[in-house]
Amino acid sequence: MTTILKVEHLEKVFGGLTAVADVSMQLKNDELVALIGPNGAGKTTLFNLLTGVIPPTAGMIYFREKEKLVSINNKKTYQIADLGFARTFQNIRLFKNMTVLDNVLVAMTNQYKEGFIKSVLRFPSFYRTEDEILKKARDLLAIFDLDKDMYKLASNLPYGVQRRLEIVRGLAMKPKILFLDEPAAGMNPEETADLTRLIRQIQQQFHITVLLIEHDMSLVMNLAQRIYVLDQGKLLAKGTPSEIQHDKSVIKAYLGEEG
Ligand SMILES: Nc1ncnc2c1ncn2[C@@H]1O[C@H](COP(=O)(O)OP(=O)(O)OP(=O)(O)O)[C@@H](O)[C@H]1O
Repeated sequence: MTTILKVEHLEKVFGGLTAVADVSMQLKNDELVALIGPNGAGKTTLFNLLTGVIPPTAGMIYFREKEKLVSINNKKTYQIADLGFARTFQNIRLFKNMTVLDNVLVAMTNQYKEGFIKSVLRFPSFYRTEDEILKKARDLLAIFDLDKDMYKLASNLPYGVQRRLEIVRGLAMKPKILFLDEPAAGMNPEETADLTRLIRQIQQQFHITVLLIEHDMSLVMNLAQRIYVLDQGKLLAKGTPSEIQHDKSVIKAYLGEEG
């Protein structure tokens, strides 16, 4: 499998605090990988580094563009998004006063910049594109069982449904790599099981690489093909779910005692 994202000796220092220390990792095409670790381990900071929200103090981040891995260290978030990165956030960041459908349409407009200009100039072909956009948005919403809520305001959806909408919005950007920051946070076991099934389905259907931060271990162990474990900013372990479940250093970091 081809490497899509490569991280070498990544470090982030905030003032005197090292939030991410010497982290190296690689993600392959179509992989579903989890990033776990105790509170404050540096997971969200690592996501912010990988998606260009904050610059690293040291280290390199490479992303595959055609045949080559190229550095994305100095790219801006919108340039990184254009390369095929999409993410969700720990705190939901929907446009709460827009409808479900409009939230998805806004995320899709990036791919249709030309369409937007044509819409201003009213070229006939715009209308074809507009239909096409609407159909794609509806199809995506249907996968997540959200088509019936299409015209509701995002703010009127239950919490678990808002989280699903966030993922749809990420997918609407047609990403090559999708970062999910605690997708199951605040969900009940039934919603979590549904979400697990959905994430697996979209990853296979859309052929994207998924990196997810999650505290819900049943989701992680059921879903991830590989797991990276962070502790105090450092990579503590990496491996398959069963390797990680039996790793003494991981058990110790989580339970605070020898396993
Ligand atoms: N902007 C910032 N300025 C200063 N310190 C920060 C900043 N962002 C994060 N930190 C610190 O970096 C460390 C790692 O935080 P981070 O949020 O990345 O951990 P996390 O693994 O995502 O935790 P959680 O599971 O609780 O979300 C923490 O000690 C945190 O206080």
